[in-house]
Formats: sequence, structure tokens, C-alpha cells
Amino acid sequence: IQHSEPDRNLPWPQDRTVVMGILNVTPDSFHDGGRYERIKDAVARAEAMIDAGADVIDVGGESTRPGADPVEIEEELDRVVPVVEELADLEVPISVDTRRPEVARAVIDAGADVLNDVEGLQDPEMRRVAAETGVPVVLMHSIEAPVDPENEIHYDDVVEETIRELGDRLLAAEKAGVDREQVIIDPGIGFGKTAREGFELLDRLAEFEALGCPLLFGHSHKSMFGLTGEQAGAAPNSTIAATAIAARNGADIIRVHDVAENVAAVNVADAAADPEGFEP
Ligand SMILES: Nc1nc2[nH]c(SCC(=O)O)nc2c(=O)[nH]1
Repeated sequence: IQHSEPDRNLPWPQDRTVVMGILNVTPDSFHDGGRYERIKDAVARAEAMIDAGADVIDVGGESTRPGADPVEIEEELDRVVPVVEELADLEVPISVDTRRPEVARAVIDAGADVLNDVEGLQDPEMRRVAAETGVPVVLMHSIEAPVDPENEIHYDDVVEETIRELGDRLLAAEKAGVDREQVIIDPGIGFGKTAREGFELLDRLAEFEALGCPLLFGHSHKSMFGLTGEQAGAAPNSTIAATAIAARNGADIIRVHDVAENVAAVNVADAAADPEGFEP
């Protein structure tokens, strides 16, 4: 499976699988230091991921794990804006994982290059920000984020239905003035989907080509790997293995915590996809 046509003006290479390093700036993701410590640590962690081969850094100030408590907007701004300001000078693009238009506007003003909306631009105001700024936007499939664990969602065919619903979101975005060329799609692993549905999506990733957009796959340390003997939050080996399969099945961007290991996995997949043409 070759990557989507390299005709998008995205801020990363389009002839190989791109690695997005996850930078959580939620308090529980740092040892207990002061605010300034946290910002310093965040920048150091971003630089370490870049040194390990990350092509883009995804900054997130609100955990959207199933059942997570929503964070006040002021708190989210206070967490992400200072970090984006520091990272804006680094040589790789910065994406921000946020559901909030206020945060989206603020981080773009602060130098963020990409919006990563786990609610798939369901908020009309988020569609307006994407349309007005023209930045690349990751449109992730989720009926809601965080998903209420009590909310029993049933799919007959998770792949078909996810593609269809992403298609609907794409249309709504285009109606709001978002250019299809700026959209990256994402199946939203773990967001209202079971472990087995996660593996079904991994196996049939190529079917998402139908939407004609680059595809981001975000499986790192997720609960689907309970099926393969690892735990949510501690699934390094399953994550690396799934990265290789996802890249070989057409994922254009892989969103991970452990950059070096997953860079190796995408290199293996890309080399297998094009043994003659692959360049290390
Ligand atoms: N685009 C995109 N953004 C995300 N943000 C999270 S937060 C939950 C976690 O990392 O465990 N997951 C994803 C994902 O799968 N895709």
C-alpha cells in the first residue's frame, strides 16, 4: 500500500510513514515539579522525541481516556499555550490535541501548525477555526470524547460504519469551508470501540483510502492490547508490532509515546513496501 498522493501541503514528509510523538502536558504526566519545571520538562521531552526521529509533536493538555474528567478551558490553556510557545521554535511541526475552539485559536496564535480534534470537528466553532486558519486538521472518529464507558455502542461493521461516519464529518467540514486537502482522517482507536474492533480496523485500514485523505493511526499503549497479553498504558511490544502492520496497511502517520522503537517499526514496514526504493 503506497501512501496517499504526495500532493498535500502538509508540514512533514509524504513519501514515508510519519511518526507523531505524544507529549502529554497533563499534571499526572510529570513528576511533581512547579509550573516552570513542567514547561522545561515538556520541552526536554519534545527534544528527546525529535532526536529519536519524531516528525511532529502532538501536545495534549486534557486526557480523553475513557471516563476521564473534562478539564476547565482556563486550565487547558495554561497547560498547553506556554509549551507550544516554547516548541514553536523547534524544527518539527507542532500539533495540538484539543476539543476546544478557544484552545485551538490560542495555540495556533502561539505557533501550533496542526489541529488534532478527537471529536472530529463536531463542534461548529471548531469547523470555523479550521476553515478560517486553513491549518491541517486531524479529524478523528469518536461519537464523543471522552467516551462514557456506560455508553454501549454497537457496530455491525466497525470499519464500514467508521468510514461512513468520517465521510459525513468530512462533508460537514467542507460545508463549513474546510478544504478537504487540509484534513487527515483517523479511525479513533479505543473511542467507543472494543479491542476486537481495534484489530478489525487495523486489519482493514486500507479501506479508509476511499476517503482520499492521509490517515493517522493512534493505538499506542491502548486497551486493545489486553487481547495480546499487555495492559493499557503498558503495551510497548504490541504497540510496536501494530505500528508495523498499520504502516504496511496504509497508515500515513503513527501517533506514539515511544518514538525510537516505533520509528524502527515504520522503517521495517516502509522497506517491505518498497524494497528497491526505500531510503533509510
Ligand atoms: N488523532 C488522535 N488523537 C488522539 N488522542 C488520543 S488520547 C488517548 C490516548 O492517547 O490513549 N488518542 C488519539 C488517537 O487515537 N488519535
